[in-house]
Amino acid sequence: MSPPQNTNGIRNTLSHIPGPRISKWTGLVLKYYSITGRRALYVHKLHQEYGPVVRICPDEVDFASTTAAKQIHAVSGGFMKAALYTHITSSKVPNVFSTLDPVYHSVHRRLLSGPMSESSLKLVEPVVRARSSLAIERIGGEMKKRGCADVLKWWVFMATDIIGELSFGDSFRMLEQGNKNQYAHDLDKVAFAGGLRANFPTLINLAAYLPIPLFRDAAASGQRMQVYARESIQRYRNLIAAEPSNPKPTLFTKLFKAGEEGMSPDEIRAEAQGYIIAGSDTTANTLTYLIWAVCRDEAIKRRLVEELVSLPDDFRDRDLKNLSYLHQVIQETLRLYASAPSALPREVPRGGAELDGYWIPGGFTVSTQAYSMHRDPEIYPQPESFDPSRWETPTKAMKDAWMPFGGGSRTCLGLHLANMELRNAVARFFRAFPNAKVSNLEGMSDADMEKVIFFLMVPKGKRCLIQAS
Ligand code: HEM
Repeated sequence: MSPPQNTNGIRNTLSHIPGPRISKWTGLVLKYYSITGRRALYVHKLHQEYGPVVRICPDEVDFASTTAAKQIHAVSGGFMKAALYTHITSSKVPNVFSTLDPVYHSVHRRLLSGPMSESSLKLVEPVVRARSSLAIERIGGEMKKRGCADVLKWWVFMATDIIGELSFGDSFRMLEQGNKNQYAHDLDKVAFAGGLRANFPTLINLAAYLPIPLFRDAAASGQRMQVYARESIQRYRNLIAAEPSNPKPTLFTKLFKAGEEGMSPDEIRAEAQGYIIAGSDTTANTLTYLIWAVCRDEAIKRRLVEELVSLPDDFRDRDLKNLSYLHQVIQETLRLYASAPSALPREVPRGGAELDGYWIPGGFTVSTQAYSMHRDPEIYPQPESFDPSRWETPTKAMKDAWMPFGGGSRTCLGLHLANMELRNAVARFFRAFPNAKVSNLEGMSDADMEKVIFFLMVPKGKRCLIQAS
């Protein structure tokens, strides 16, 4: 894409912004890192070399500063999501995550956000409790049989079952089945397929006619995700039909109401697809990195386990909220292993904007990435070290720079649900397996946990083997 032109038809440029010379002329280098899952790492390196403001391609600047991030994500700042979002999901109908239109967004967000609020979610706590308990049971079973358990697999099953049950009244029963079916394989591909679609939207649309298996696979898994969403909606409609006067309440119940309050069937399907994707891998990958990081540090594990011992056997989420070290461990995981740590691109409003002292003309893209925001050594000393105790007395700068759930009007809609799942699963895991450690069975090593980042971050080996002791 060539840089936008100003009203006189004169080409605007970003040549006054620091950055590698090549980024003035082409975005190919950035694209290469994007499709190999290393864009966030590349951009972070550029920040280390050029400072908090970096031109990363001819029409995009990345900011790693709290002031710019606040301005870009301010609720009425006028910085809209960049066009790339329309390609990330395979659905043609926009959903609350992918839409660029502020009116469509606010209508959908208003309809969806009530049931996702912290107080409404108390109603769904039993589902989170039951599913996280079952996940621990299944992990224990696998540890006994195999000597270790793949916690990534079980967390994906757990998070998917939870979002399925909360959205459609019925879980996907992945924890019960316990093996990777086509759906689980498709979920595996979601992050990669989203990255391909965002970078090569035209090619993905032509995938059916192209002899490139990679593109065909991505297109096929995207289409199957739409089918899963449609089937899930249909299951819920069946539940309503079975008991019309008293349908099981779900996160989507309100949407089915006809008239102004509701959404069209296609819109509901698009939202369902968004929830399935946004609500599964994000939480599962965060949990996986948390278990792995804690198991690698005996002192951190001991301190967490000791705190968890104080819980009553029938503990509730409110008891977990009072555990300060558990909270610190989760905060630190979301800092170092944020599961959506890559750029959140936004378009500069038509009139242009000054950010961190640099004038950026309208139409250009500005991004922030949690990966870099969370690794500023001035704010988080020794940023690569996993140190939950840094959150004991966090500074204002730490809180301001921490953005694992994004910011402003587009901040994560599922953050309270995610936190509830994280608290419950972690507490149950370390109470059940206080001596858990990273396994070296089946060749498991740190290389498996190397970060691959498309839009979401996934462990390179797509597994994380943990043993009970
Ligand atoms: C640890 C887990 C999670 C993390 C780290 C995470 C992160 C994020 C981030 C960074 C964004 C902003 C994206 C952007 O601005 O481009 C976002 C948006 C969103 N997330 Fe999450 N998320 C998590 C869990 C969930 C869950 C469980 C759901 C449940 C359905 C969910 C639903 C959404 C939705 C619907 C949006 C779009 C909100 C909007 O644009 O108004 N997320 N999430």
